[in-house]
Amino acid sequence: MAFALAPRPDLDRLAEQFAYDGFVSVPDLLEEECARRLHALLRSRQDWRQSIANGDRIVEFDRPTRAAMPAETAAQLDQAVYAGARAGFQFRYETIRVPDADAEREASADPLAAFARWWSAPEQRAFLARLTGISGFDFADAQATAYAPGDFLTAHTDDVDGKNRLAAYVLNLTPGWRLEWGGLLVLHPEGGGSGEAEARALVPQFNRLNLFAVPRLHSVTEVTRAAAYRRYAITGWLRRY
Ligand SMILES: O=C(O)CCC(=O)C(=O)O
Ligand SMILES: [Fe+2]
Repeated sequence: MAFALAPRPDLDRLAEQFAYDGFVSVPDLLEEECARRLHALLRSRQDWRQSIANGDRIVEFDRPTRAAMPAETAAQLDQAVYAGARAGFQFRYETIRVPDADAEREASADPLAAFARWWSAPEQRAFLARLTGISGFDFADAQATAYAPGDFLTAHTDDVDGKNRLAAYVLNLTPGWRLEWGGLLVLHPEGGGSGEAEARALVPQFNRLNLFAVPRLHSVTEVTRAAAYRRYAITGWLRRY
């Protein structure tokens, strides 16, 4: 699969916004055909793993495991997921991971690994550096994510010891997303608590890149039962080795 950025006459304005706000939302990131092929790829994949926080750890279920799960067990798991979200940190979504090391990406037959290589290549790094004013990163890590109805991610800052994350990116890949379907990337107010009255919500529009400096408190709101499709994205961080 070949990848290409769409022309970017608005680059200066977008860079100004990032400099001012610490985040920017970039419409039509890739050439249309390229974004469509990535979307088709994500829809066709069967190797998604549902990922759920369990205290300090993560539990994961592949699709066959979930399909074989007795209804009562699945209902208990749902209860535990929402109980965890009531006051603490919790998430549930599906993921396909991509290796960090370039040699492993190159050896992989997965087009997502090819995307991560392309996204981390010098031309794209130069584009991201211009957009963000952040130039000290060495590569972009990557995973595909899929949020189905009921999936969400509660507030967190993306700042994890040892990961050297400078900025977070989310390339949204579901065509025709309605704001009412949820799955909004919410940037929480600085200083943070739930007592704040205003927040910034970014709609996961097709082929739109959301990018923000780490650390920043943010969350993904629950995808509602009205959503006609999963909320697909490729997401990760611009990192130093
Ligand atoms: O999917 C998004 O919009 C954000 C995801 C996110 O915050 C994360 O995976 O850490
Ligand atoms: Fe995050």
